[in-house]
Amino acid sequence: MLEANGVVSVRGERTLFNGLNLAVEPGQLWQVQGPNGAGKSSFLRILAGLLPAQAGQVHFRGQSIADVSSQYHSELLFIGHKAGIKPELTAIENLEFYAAIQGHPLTAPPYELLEQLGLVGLEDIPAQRLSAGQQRRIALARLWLNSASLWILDEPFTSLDVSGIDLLHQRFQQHLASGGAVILTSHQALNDLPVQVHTLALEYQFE
Ligand SMILES: Nc1ncnc2c1ncn2[C@@H]1O[C@H](COP(=O)(O)OP(=O)(O)OP(=O)(O)O)[C@@H](O)[C@H]1O
Repeated sequence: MLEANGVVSVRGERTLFNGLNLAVEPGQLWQVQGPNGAGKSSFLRILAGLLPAQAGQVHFRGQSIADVSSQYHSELLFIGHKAGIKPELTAIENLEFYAAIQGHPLTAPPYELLEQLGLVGLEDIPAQRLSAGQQRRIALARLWLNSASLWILDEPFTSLDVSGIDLLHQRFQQHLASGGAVILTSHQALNDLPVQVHTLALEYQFE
């Protein structure tokens, strides 16, 4: 589904990685690991076409992501490590916003999803007044409002409690079972995930 070959990234004076390869098949979950500053977020952004690489290629279904940019972005869901929510909007308004920008406006308030996300009773409060974990739950609602086949998620578990982590695990399992793929970073071990976790380890390069 997604293939990266010989990817090189230089940021500032430092070469973060020099020739990274990755091949992601449908139904697979990949965890990009490594210490702070190793370049995990940079690599995810390169895979998502949001950051240029200094060398190397990224192909989606056999075609360069630069050549099929609009098809790629319709099949890709990227959620960065910042929550990516609109702070002045309520949970419902954020969900309506996500659905609308994906071209599938909601026809009724998404109460069922809010309940699943544990946000019932909080739906009318501006997101900026919710806790970090509640804000993360709003951001992750996109995983239910989207039909993208490839999910690239930077630290999706940050701030989530045990039930939030469990909810995310279940969602990953459904997505993979339907032929989707997930690439994520996480500083936590993913031992409890009920699917096989493939890993790509980055090391901190000093030069
Ligand atoms: N916008 C930027 N301009 C220049 N350098 C940057 C920029 N963003 C990040 N870097 C540098 O790139 C390096 C890798 O950062 P990156 O965020 O990819 O690492 P990471 O492995 O995701 O780290 P963490 O685990 O702390 O989130 C860091 O040394 C950082 O200073």
